[in-house]
Amino acid sequence: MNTATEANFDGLVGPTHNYSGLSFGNVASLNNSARPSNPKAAAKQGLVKMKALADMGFVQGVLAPHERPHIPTLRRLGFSGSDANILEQAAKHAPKLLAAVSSASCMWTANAATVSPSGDTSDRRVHFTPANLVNKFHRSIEHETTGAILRATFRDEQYFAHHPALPSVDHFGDEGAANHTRFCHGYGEQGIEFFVYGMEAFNNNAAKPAKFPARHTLEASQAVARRHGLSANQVVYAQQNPDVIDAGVFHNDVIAVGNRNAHFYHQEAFLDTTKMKQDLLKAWGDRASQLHLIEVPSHAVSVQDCIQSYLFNSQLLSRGDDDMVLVVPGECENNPAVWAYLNSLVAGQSPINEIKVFDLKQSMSNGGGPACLRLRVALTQTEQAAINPSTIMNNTLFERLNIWVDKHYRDELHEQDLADPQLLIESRTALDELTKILDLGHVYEFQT
Ligand SMILES: NCCC[C@H](NC(=O)CCC(=O)O)C(=O)O
Repeated sequence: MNTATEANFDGLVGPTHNYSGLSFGNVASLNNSARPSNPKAAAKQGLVKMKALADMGFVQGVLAPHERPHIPTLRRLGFSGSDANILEQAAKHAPKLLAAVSSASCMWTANAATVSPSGDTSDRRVHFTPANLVNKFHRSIEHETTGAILRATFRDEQYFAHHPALPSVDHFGDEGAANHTRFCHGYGEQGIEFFVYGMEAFNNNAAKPAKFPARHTLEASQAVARRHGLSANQVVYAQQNPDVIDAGVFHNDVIAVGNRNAHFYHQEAFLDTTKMKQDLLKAWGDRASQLHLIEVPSHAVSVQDCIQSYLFNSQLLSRGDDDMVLVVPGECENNPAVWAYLNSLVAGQSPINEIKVFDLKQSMSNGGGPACLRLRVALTQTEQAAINPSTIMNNTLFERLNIWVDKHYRDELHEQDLADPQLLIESRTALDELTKILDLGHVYEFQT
């Protein structure tokens, strides 16, 4: 009997969650720039989703937010003096830089790393490569702390292998699991790792978007596959359609999602859909009829509707063989075309049998839906037993974290508040306490 399962590790929203319009190419981030945010509501919306999934019987973990504003980065960029002085100088001379080092963007843990389960890797360990997120400055400063938090969560080297991020240059632009899907029969068996990229770095003749950046390269995905010891016949690469990147699909998980034997994607998601299907079916092998390729046509749901509703930024979760539930954001219910499509989907023959809707507006307003907020880690039972148990969601942790949020978080934050030295103190106090709740040890620079 195969007892492996898929755990979801959600990013807990940090105390400095705000809207600064930092992500060129991400429509929601640009549209909501300068709006006040509500960090307390944001954290609680995320916790409600985590708790609901834990209650449904899924293994649900929590990844801690990062230290923000990130004073060490400001020091590296030439600001000096006391922390309060640095904040004041940065606010005065480089306000956008202060916003960048204050972003709570690490909440979107689909971008934290690429994870290869032990069923796929040559040394039979679970491999993690934190994403360098080099395309956006505010995200490029995440990978070191992400690595420390992943090591504090998946500690045992007998089961877990941690790599550093790829070189931080555009050629190896890596956005992690937002562009990575795994197809498999059971989670513990060898699966197919499906890497989606936006451009080729070393081939100037290849297609690429014209307006918005392709954040992720083929070369980055190939490097991750090599490091994780994946066998070539179990890896499939596909290029994103450059036109949808230009329309605002900055990660593939805005237009496709997959789980086990189901690939749910939009007709326009890929540059060459026929090849994508052929390659997946070839890698899948002799049980090809069991692979569900659920293609959503443009006449039913337009690319614009995908971007507005985040239909595909959903969590496709297995309750049993050929029985899946789709976790979508509230915006899907409010979009008539999308909602009609979803209702016909669950009524039809696909393995997707139920839709669950969550209010994640605070994160959605920065372009992050249910799928952005989670990192999937398929684990055998032995590996599951080796995770840091304090990071696993249950009634007690849910209560503790809600009390913790109430104690430390503000319910309104404007861009000018980022210069408030009190916010830095509040944030550090909160995180110091959190490392004790989650038993992480010291993972932040201010703790050393
Ligand atoms: N996977 C979802 C990621 C969303 C994230 N948004 C942001 O960073 C917006 C932050 C701001 O604009 O304040 C991004 O674009 O990488």
